[in-house]
Amino acid sequence: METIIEVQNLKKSYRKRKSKEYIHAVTDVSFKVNRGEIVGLLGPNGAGKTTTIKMICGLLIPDSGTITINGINNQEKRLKALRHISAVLEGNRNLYWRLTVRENLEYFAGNRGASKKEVTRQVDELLEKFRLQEKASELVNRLSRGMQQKLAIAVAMLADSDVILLDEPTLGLDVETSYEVRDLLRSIATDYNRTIIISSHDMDVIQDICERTVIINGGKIVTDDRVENLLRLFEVRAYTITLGEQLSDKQQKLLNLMFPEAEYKADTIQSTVEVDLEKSEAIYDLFDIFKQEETPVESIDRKSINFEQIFMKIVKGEMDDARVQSS
Ligand SMILES: Nc1ncnc2c1ncn2[C@@H]1O[C@H](COP(=O)(O)OP(=O)(O)OP(=O)(O)O)[C@@H](O)[C@H]1O
Repeated sequence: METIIEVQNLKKSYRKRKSKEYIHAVTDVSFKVNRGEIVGLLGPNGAGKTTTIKMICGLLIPDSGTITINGINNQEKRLKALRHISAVLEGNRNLYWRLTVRENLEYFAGNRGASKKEVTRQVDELLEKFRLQEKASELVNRLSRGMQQKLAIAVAMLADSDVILLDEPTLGLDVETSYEVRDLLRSIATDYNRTIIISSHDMDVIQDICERTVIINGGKIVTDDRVENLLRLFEVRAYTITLGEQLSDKQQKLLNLMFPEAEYKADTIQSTVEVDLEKSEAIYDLFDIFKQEETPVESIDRKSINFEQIFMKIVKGEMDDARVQSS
């Protein structure tokens, strides 16, 4: 796999206003991103995400550490390195508000020295891909937030850069447009082999489109792993088992002995056992208790965990516990 971005030991502090004290926004951040990957850069408020993104796209100079983009050090050859990056940050700063959708696209396509014919071809292709044809003659400041966001991403595509950095790409978008933007981002990575780095608080979007997440907390990386690995690592082994009868005293004692944390609730007709298993295989021991007196099992419900809950656990420092439990 080809590494397109390598960030090593980044550090950045801000001086507090009217004070000699410093805020250590980024204390030690290192990670790599491969070509064609979609990576989520996550963290709670104030974790250091924006500072990291701004250093990568050259808007801030790190106090120390290195950033290499497509093999080029962005401090030594800044302009050359930055040619490989486009950023869509909050406020859609890469658009001209008083120009129309088509004029914006033509301006950015023309910027790269393409012929008039080629500019028209590219603009038409993007208008179609981003479903903006009907709005082609509309001024940007008249567009909805979702349309502006789509146009900002289309403009970032035009720069032909290898990496697109996006800060909260789906913030404030309605559900339909959010799904449309997600599809576009997936297609940009898969069909055009571009690399995408997304910073977002929307864990649903992250779980949906990112292959990997880098989680920052307090200026440091706390996790760098594939989304599927994190989902597996934090997989919940909590079950609610509904039984067609009550358990006998003997079964209840056994349940208490073998699964002291299990909660047994009896009803006149049914009963339920709620249990959080350390190892999924333990479910067989549990079923042996029911089998002893042929207690009918009516349903087994497994609690699920979503990426948002996993993110909260990681930020609270439960990553190591999860690793120990799963090993
Ligand atoms: N220009 C600045 N001057 C002083 N402190 C700053 C500046 N920019 C950011 N900070 C501080 O640096 C720390 C990291 O901020 P940063 O914006 O990078 O976090 P973030 O992870 O992007 O947060 P959020 O999710 O809230 O956008 C915070 O404590 C923030 O208050």
